[in-house]
Amino acid sequence: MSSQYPELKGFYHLRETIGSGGFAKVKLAYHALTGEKVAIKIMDKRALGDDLPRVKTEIAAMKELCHQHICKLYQVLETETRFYMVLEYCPEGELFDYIVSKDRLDEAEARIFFRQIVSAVAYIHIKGYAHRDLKPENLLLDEDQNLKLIDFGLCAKPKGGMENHLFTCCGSPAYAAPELISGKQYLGAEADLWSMGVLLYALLCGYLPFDDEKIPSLYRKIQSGKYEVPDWLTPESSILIAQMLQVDPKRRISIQQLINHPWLRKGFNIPCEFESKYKMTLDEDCLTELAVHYGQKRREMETKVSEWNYDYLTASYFLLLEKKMKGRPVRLLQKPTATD
Ligand SMILES: O=C(Nc1ccc2c(c1)CCNCC2)c1ccc(-c2cn[nH]c2)cc1OCc1ccccc1
Repeated sequence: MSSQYPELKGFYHLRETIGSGGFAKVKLAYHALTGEKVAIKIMDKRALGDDLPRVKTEIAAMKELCHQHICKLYQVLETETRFYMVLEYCPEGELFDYIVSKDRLDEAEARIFFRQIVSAVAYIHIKGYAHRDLKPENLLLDEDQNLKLIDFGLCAKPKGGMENHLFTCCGSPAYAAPELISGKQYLGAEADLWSMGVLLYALLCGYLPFDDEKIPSLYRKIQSGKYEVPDWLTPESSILIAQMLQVDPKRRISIQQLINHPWLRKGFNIPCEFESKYKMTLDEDCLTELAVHYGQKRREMETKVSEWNYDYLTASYFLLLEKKMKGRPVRLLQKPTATD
């Protein structure tokens, strides 16, 4: 099998394919040095065609985004025919399938998920990004049922910050803001807030607020801003959804107001914390373990890791840190593992 992917041999032990979409195949793998599970997204450059810039956008964005509710990029490998992205393992699949399996979520469970979504979106907005394709299919669940935001292929980092307007109409129609589909100039952050309103509605109702198989009538429904409010929605939930599904982006709730919103604080009494749990300083134990393994001085290892080349060393550092955060021993496997 690994003869098909020679660049991975000795570094990752490939296992089954866990998903294959349009231009990407996702395979389960083990990182050889730590034994940690990862997902490897394999893209054929020829098949990508004019989607190639999308992959470059995604890689550039994910290198800058390091957050507990954003799927972590560990390593990027590029050959003349392929891109490989080594990504955080999310074995519980898509939030979309989870909602479908439960029909719809009760307010308490929806609140837990929505706080994680707000945390991730607030973080990327502060970093100057707009996701622009927020939907349940782009939210994966890890082994602890925590949400991980994926697919930054359509994200924007407007020059000179988030105040600058965007033009490209993109993302999934049912989640797209009125100003985005009207071809007008729009602010990415404001369009993301609308999509989050559609997302919250989908969590609590199990179906979409605006839906139609014909795009033009779907667009008319979105631009009308009128949607059905089922009787199981509490007044508080309906109020929050209404504040997000404001057709006029200037009247729409902002991410700052959302973080402190009473609906989100209910039962938590603390605002959504959106800071990344990842420290900016390097972890001593991980650096020492790597230095010993590679027979380098700790200072040299610290300098090397700090280059963040998103090579095998970057992956090994992050996955060692992952082990530490999960309370597993901060140890690298010395000899090739039995799973070879
Ligand atoms: O780890 C990922 N997926 C994943 C891993 C293990 C398992 C499953 C799923 C569910 C199917 N049963 C086997 C267990 C996984 C991680 C990151 C990304 C990813 C990050 N940016 N882009 C893609 C995609 C991933 O998957 C795609 C997928 C496959 C089947 C359904 C749902 C999702």
